[in-house]
Amino acid sequence: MIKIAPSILSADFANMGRAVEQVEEWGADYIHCDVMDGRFVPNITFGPQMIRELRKHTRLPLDVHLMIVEPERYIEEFAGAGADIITIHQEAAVHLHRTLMQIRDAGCKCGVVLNPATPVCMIEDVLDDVDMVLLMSVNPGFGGQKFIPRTLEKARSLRQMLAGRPVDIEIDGGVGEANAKAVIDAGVNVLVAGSAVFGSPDPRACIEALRCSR
Ligand SMILES: O=C(CO)[C@@H](O)[C@H](O)COP(=O)(O)O
Ligand SMILES: [Fe+2]
Repeated sequence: MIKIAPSILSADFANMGRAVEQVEEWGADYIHCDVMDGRFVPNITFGPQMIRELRKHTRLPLDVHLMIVEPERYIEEFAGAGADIITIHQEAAVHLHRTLMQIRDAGCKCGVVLNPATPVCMIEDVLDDVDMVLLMSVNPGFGGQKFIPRTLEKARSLRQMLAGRPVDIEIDGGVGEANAKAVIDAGVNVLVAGSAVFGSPDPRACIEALRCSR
């Protein structure tokens, strides 16, 4: 099953409640929420309060991508605010396994994220302990960047490393109708798309096209 997770980084920040209602109406599977702290990445977005408010506007799973330093300090707050999936960067988590378990203990699905320059071998020892691996196909911090093709090889290697484990591979950055087939063929099953969906004249058709790109 291919899942589509529109990133609200490309939505109207002054109308976020309406934005997530629309994403649900358009037939998406998850709402991808990009949390940035101005330290791990050179941009600042929003925190747990936004997740709490969005929770009131949608029943779709909230897929919370934490681009923050010391993510262990905020896990319970995001879980309590209504996050369903919390992903943390390998590069930001000093005690990666502990923080993944902290996410599960807080009642959420857990995932680990890799920057474009981080090889998949860095997470070999936590593959039994995650629900999802998120491969960044751009350097994190901003929407609307160009897809880094090397990510496709990373996805193929990761799918092999997973050896049948029921772990989702999500990809994030520069994904659109032009590369969705290649991404899915490489073993990815959750596609994040921000500018492609929100910039489309027909977001519903865009989501369906992404899902059926196989
Ligand atoms: O995490 C990030 C950026 O750091 C993403 O989730 C972007 O929001 C994706 O945007 P597009 O590349 O699809 O426009
Ligand atoms: Fe993201």
